[in-house]
Amino acid sequence: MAAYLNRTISLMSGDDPGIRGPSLAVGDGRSLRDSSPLQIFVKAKKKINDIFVEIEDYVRDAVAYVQSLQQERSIVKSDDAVQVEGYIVKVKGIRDVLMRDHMKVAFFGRTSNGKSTVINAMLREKILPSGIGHTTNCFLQVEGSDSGESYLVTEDSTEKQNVKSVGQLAHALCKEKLGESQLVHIYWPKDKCLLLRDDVVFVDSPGIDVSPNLDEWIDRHCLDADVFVLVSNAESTLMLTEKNFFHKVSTRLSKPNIFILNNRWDASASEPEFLDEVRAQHMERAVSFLVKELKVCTQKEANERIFFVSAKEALQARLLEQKGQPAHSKNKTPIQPY
Ligand SMILES: Nc1nc2c(ncn2[C@@H]2O[C@H](COP(=O)(O)OP(=O)(O)OP(=O)(O)O)[C@@H](O)[C@H]2O)c(=O)[nH]1
Repeated sequence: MAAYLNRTISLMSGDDPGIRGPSLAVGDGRSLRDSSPLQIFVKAKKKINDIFVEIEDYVRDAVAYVQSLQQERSIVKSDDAVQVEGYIVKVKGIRDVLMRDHMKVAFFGRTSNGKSTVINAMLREKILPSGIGHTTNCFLQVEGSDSGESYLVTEDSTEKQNVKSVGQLAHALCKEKLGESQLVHIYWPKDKCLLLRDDVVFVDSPGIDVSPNLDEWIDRHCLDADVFVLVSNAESTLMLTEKNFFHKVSTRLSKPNIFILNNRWDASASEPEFLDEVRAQHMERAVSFLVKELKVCTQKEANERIFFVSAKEALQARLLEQKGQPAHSKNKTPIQPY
């Protein structure tokens, strides 16, 4: 099962160990980085931004024209002129979001569902604090560092701190911990993870069941997220707290991109007689949540956005790989995602 789960996280992350390494090139001489689907996203975003630069110019021209009509000939009412002026701010707001050349992927879910472990598995290293109980106490944003340095920076200081201090700053059990809405930026060498090289930025969050400040979280950390990952616990089922959080998000954002990871799927190995039924139940509920409740995607899209993983097994396998040890037995037969 570890083999399959490791592979699933690789496929989701585009971080297949088989294609790692800076020197690899695709057939026509382009580098893998250029051919990555994530780079297509970055380029598409740049193009859309160029279009909005033009739109901003047109809006400014239109505003100047409307103002002249209002002042010189009183054809336009002042309320209408103010409304047209407001479009400058709106277009600027969209441009500010599009200016970012990275893809922000935010992970949410209940405490201990495995959010930090999922991100660690994608990073191939245990960077974010994880463990039983309520662990992550603030928002942690992991992004690639071009210089190859690894360090972290808190919101109220420019001082570069050792990444290891995240264990004190962000752990709910530590005295020095930061406030739960605060953000820590962790910079990690791009050459250690393909996703970071492709300008993906991961955001880990405290459990959505431990904070009363969900509205503040959404305002501060969600409005500019490109992708949301709901990390749910496959040992139970989707909970109302998780659903309510995403209902809130989708009232603020139009059709957010939501993926669902049914984590802890390794637990199903101990009850193989119900494996297919449980998977079908999770699948049906998750699809219904995305398609019928949130109305954020079609049934076909939903089927492609729901995964069954074991972040713990994937992380362990990758840590073994780093040490040059075999991650799993070659005899194991991979199973289908759902
Ligand atoms: N069996 C199993 N345990 C897991 C899996 N993923 C995470 N865990 C364990 O679950 C515990 C909680 O994992 P975390 O990654 O800290 O969970 P979290 O959602 O980030 O928790 P908070 O930071 O408290 O919100 C840890 O002991 C992990 O080792 C998994 O796929 N299978």
